[in-house]
Amino acid sequence: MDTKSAVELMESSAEVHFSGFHMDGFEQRKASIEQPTTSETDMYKQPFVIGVAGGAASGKTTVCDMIIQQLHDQRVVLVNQDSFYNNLTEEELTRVQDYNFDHPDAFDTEQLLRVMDKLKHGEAVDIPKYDFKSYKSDDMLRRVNPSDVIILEGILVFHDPRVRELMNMKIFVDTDADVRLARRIRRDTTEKGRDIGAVLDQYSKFVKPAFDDFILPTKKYADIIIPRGGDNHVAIDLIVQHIRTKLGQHDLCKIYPNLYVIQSTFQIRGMHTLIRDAKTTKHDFVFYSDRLIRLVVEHGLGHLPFTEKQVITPTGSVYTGVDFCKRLCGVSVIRSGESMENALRACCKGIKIGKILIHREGDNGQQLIYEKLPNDISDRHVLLLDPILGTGNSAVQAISLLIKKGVPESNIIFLNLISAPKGVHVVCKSFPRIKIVTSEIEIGLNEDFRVIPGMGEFGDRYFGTDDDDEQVVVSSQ
Ligand SMILES: Nc1ncnc2c1ncn2[C@@H]1O[C@H](COP(=O)(O)OP(=O)(O)O)[C@@H](O)[C@H]1O
Ligand SMILES: Nc1ccn([C@@H]2O[C@H](COP(=O)(O)O)[C@@H](O)[C@H]2O)c(=O)n1
Ligand SMILES: [Mg+2]
Repeated sequence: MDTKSAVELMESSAEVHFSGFHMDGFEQRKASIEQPTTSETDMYKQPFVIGVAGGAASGKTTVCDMIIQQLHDQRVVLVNQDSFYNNLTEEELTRVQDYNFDHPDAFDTEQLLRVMDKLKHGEAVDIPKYDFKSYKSDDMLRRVNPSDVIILEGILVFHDPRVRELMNMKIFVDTDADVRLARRIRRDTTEKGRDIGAVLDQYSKFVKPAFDDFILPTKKYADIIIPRGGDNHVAIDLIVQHIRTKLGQHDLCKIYPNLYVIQSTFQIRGMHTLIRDAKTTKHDFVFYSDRLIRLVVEHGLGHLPFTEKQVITPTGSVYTGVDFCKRLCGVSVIRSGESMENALRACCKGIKIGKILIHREGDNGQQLIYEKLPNDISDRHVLLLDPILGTGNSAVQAISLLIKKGVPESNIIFLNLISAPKGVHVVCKSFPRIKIVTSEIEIGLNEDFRVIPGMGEFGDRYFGTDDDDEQVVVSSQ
């Protein structure tokens, strides 16, 4: 009988086969290039652009004002599509009741694009002020400074694909037609000094048909649809929370181009909400942690180098693709890092996974007490697994060991679920060439050096060692 030990068996698998592949890495890296490209680093310098569309008087401006109010500590600017209404000619002015202000052609979209392009590239712009009474831009211009968040609001901001392309988040304010009409009548008669008959004529002749033909069809582009506009405080709170997360990420990613935060979606936020909830059962905690870990692992694999590979398809055609990096291994930081091993194994068939145990003595002094790593680890790219990056002390200890074993710094990808800014600073400053892939950046650490908001002791929650109630029943035949 073969007398190979478990460790030898672990070592014996020579090659790694992937069952998953992340396109981000493919798009960003055309070859085995280790340094970030300019476009990657530039990406994080761009402001976060939010588009807010919806019918006239649906509550767009109200929603924007509420978002801006809640983000009072951030640099946010509002750009109104109204500012880009074309001025009316003398002839059009004489028959203003026949002019369609709700048609896409009523706006100077080219100018809007020029303005947005400048703002996105950090330049201040002067925006015309539109006067609804005179139907003209007045001579006063509004200076808009470059900011971290730009909100672009208007009935037709989702109509032109080039304008949509600029947006990182699209919100559609969905309010019933009768409510919109009632508000419009009140607004146009009191604020614009218009006659109620003229308001109703304009509504039936232009506003309603344009809503059906041009505005409503753009609802499908929205990432978020807000029913009841400004009355929907829950939706606005969620949006603000999402923007804050993005801004936190932006800042750290600007400083450290090797920090990759996977793109936040409401699915990802939903999973985070569940695993952070202290009331979540162990079963659900494991289920949603596993889903998130899988995403982080897939994203991490996208940062490995690859080579071009051509294959012949069953139709006899040539498909030019890529070949996976084969010199690869995982290293989990015991105990919570072990929760990430299954996801790595599911993506990379037969991958070798080493282990490091770092004993925590107090919160500052870290002591390494066990390691078992592949013998040829210095020739491999290493995926270091630990779900939480807190103070950075354990991570520094683990990375230092890998480097001592001969692993080049740039061959290490540290995968975790959540990262505290302190840990990111410590790791990225100590090892500027390693990559960190995470799913969310935390607010910080509390006085006990625990990550907040965090999710508690990950290992205890994942492996059920904090669960006093559970009884294991061993049945006898
Ligand atoms: N939730 C609300 N309840 C009552 N009135 C509202 C509400 N939201 C907006 N309004 C009023 O309706 C009018 C249109 O709202 P506004 O936010 O300017 O819409 P939009 O920018 O979509 O045209 C304004 O006079 C505003 O004060
Ligand atoms: N001179 C103008 C220009 C536009 N309108 C109407 O304004 C509506 C868009 O503004 P919101 O704040 O409601 O988005 C649109 O329905 C136009 O009909 C106008 O009446 N007069
Ligand atoms: Mg408005």
